[in-house]
Amino acid sequence: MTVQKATNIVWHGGNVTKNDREKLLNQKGVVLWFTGLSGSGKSTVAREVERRLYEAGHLAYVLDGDNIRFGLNRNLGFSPEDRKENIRRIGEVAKLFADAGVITITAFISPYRADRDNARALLPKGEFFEIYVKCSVEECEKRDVKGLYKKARAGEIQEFTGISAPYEEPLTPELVLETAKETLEESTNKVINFLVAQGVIKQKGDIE
Ligand SMILES: Nc1ncnc2c1ncn2[C@@H]1O[C@H](COP(=O)(O)OS(=O)(=O)O)[C@@H](OP(=O)(O)O)[C@H]1O
Ligand SMILES: Nc1ncnc2c1ncn2[C@@H]1O[C@H](COP(=O)(O)OP(=O)(O)O)[C@@H](O)[C@H]1O
Repeated sequence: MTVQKATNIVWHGGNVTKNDREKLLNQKGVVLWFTGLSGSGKSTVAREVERRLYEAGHLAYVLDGDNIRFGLNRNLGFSPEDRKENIRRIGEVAKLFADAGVITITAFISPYRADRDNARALLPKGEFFEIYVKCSVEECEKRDVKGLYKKARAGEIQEFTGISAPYEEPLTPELVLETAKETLEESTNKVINFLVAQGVIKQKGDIE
């Protein structure tokens, strides 16, 4: 892929600041970067966190394969280069959503540490939180939500994460969800409590 550098382009800030939008929404615009194997529970927990926040009057939005790999990134596959570009674009989109004041939840395998670190580097400290959705390959394969592990074992899918492609575990994630040990409710509560502790949202009592 040829990468063209932007020249003679000037970044425009608006008249309304991120801080203004955050006041309007009564929350901080941040990125919750979920990472984990296929079937680990990224989408399930992300959707539940989004729902719980919505019920409490907060604006959250989940970025995942449904709205990214079918649209913006429809030209990308699963080679290391394509995954890198996938994550790079998602990092940039997430940054814009956070700037809009939204609690932005990304739910992608994002198997490479360097790619996740690059996404983190796009945001100021305290606005990007890596959440490791931890679940063994064995358990994910047992769940086999989409039947992809079976296909990967049969050699029908190449470069499948955890089977024939690497997954680099986060070294210092802000939060770890152990979805084989916790219920969905427990994992969701951990995220909500974390958001309160970080000052992203205010009262825990609002989020039951
Ligand atoms: N080769 C291979 N490896 C891993 N996953 C595969 C592959 N081919 C298709 N799929 C399906 O694509 C989903 C992963 O897409 P991501 O964009 O999250 O992947 S990545 O972050 O770029 O690695 C993943 O969805 P999730 O199960 O939601 O994680 C799979 O359903
Ligand atoms: N504690 C848990 N948290 C999230 N998902 C869980 C949990 N326990 C079991 N599951 C199940 O695991 C599967 C996870 O699938 P999914 O959310 O699509 O994973 P991913 O988005 O990481 O590919 C779902 O079928 C979900 O019901």
